[in-house]
Amino acid sequence: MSEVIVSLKNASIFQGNSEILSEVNISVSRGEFVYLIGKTGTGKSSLLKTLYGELSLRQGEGQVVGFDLTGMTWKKIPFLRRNLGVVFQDFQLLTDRTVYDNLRFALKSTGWKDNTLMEEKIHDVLEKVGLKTKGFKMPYELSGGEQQRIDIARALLNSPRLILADEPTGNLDPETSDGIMQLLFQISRDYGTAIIMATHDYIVLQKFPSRVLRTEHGKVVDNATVSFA
Ligand SMILES: Nc1ncnc2c1ncn2[C@@H]1O[C@H](COP(=O)(O)OP(=O)(O)OP(=O)(O)O)[C@@H](O)[C@H]1O
Repeated sequence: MSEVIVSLKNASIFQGNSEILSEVNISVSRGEFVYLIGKTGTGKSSLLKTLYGELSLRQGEGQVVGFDLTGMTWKKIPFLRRNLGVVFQDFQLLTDRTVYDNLRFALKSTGWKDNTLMEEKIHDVLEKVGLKTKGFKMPYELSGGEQQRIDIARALLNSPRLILADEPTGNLDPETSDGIMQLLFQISRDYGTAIIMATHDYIVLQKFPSRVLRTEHGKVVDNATVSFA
């Protein structure tokens, strides 16, 4: 049986005191690529935030990369985050330092200390995203697609078993989006990384078909049929 990377059982997703999603039952295995779709405000980001510990799981059961979400304390969240990568629509790179220093900062803040190992790791992830010569650049010297690749490189630093991506192609033109999707599928295929990607981009779904979860009417529908109407 394949290794389960994410499992939610009868989970409810809350924002403050509002229940956004209820009776959520999902399971995502190693190397799976799963889209999370649904109308705006239906809870895609809230679901992802629950999986990376930004929102606490107050009802139901949840396991993510071997961590129990139920009763997860603030102290344990950094350990959870070291085992998964998060990619955002707006890249969230630190604008006052180079690509290399962005990646080094992320390594240091997750406990890395050895300079040689950090250097090797940075070269490794930059190579994986096809930007091995861009380490000395400032973020503003890169295109949107390149900045997104750096954000993905940062997500790869701790060799995560799971990447959570919230609209990673939201700010990109169609051609650049294709490159990012190819990269994400390649990561999932080559390293067995499970990827859950929230998106509104139906063209991407059409071009790169995969399993779909849909948020609607306060529930998550698994294997939802994609409508291109
Ligand atoms: N920080 C917050 N505090 C309170 N309510 C919030 C917060 N963030 C989101 N919400 C509410 O939670 C609900 C779900 O929002 P969420 O951002 O998860 O939806 P979404 O499907 O990701 O939307 P979009 O596609 O627009 O990104 C919405 O009703 C939203 O108003």
